Amino acid sequence: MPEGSILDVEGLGIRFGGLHAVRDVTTRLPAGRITAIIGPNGAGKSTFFNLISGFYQPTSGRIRFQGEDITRLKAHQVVGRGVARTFQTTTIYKELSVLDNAMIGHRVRTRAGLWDALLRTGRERRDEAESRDGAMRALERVGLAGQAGRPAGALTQEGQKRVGIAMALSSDPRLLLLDEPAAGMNPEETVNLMGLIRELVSEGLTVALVEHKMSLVMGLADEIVVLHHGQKIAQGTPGAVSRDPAVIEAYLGGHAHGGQMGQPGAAGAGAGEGAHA
Ligand SMILES: Nc1ncnc2c1ncn2[C@@H]1O[C@H](COP(=O)(O)OP(=O)(O)OP(=O)(O)O)[C@@H](O)[C@H]1O
Repeated sequence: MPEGSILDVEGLGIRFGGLHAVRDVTTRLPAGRITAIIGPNGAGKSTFFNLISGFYQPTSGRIRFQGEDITRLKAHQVVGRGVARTFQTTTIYKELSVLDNAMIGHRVRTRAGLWDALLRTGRERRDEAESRDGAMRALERVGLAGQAGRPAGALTQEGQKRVGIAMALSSDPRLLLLDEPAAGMNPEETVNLMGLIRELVSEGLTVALVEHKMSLVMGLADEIVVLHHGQKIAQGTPGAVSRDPAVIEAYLGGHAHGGQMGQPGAAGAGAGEGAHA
């Protein structure tokens, strides 16, 4: 394993029938850093996350997390090793309390299944105290401990995003995968979210995120991996990647969301980048 990396991916690929959604991707995520996975629509970003988190089984390649081969592990086993994720669409239970959401996050991601969690089976009850502790710690980390008793649906859009992040954090991961965390957020909320992500990383977490909002990517990422047609076409600092001719070509040719690479440091300034909640 190269020094300083938490996740090492080698020749990773998956086919859906004739479509090679991810193809021969070799990359590493530096520990304690923020890596953004970007690329035009359909580039394979979500599929890449699904492979890393065990939701999909690759048809080729290898994934190592902290030196251990996790290629063939199932999603809940990957969570157990210390990799958690959020989803593109917020999957919180609006009628339940913020704490209940975080607790469900803990149980669904570790031992009991969704039905155990919702129906409160015996096994689920035994796990309750442990889940409550894990959930409260996660809520503290995202700044929601004071709102634990409120229905999640009563929170702002930003608050609800934080609940989603707390659900992932409740399993106490080393690597957090965020799938479009800023989707649907206004510029102010986006800046707040960036602050939260920075804070989590300063506490020792490693973050990888898929995001279309270039202001967030350029203002936050230490490193960027660019996918195009399932293949990695570039990896480097935001500055280097935004000057890379292959990347510019992929974005201009592909006409992805927003179309072009932003400027480093333009955090939260992106006009037209989801300025509606
Ligand atoms: N389960 C699946 N079965 C068949 N095809 C799939 C499946 N999942 C993804 N694909 C296809 O794989 C390709 C990559 O999709 P993916 O969602 O990973 O792209 P993406 O970069 O995340 O796109 P976007 O930015 O639009 O979210 C697409 O052509 C998609 O239709």
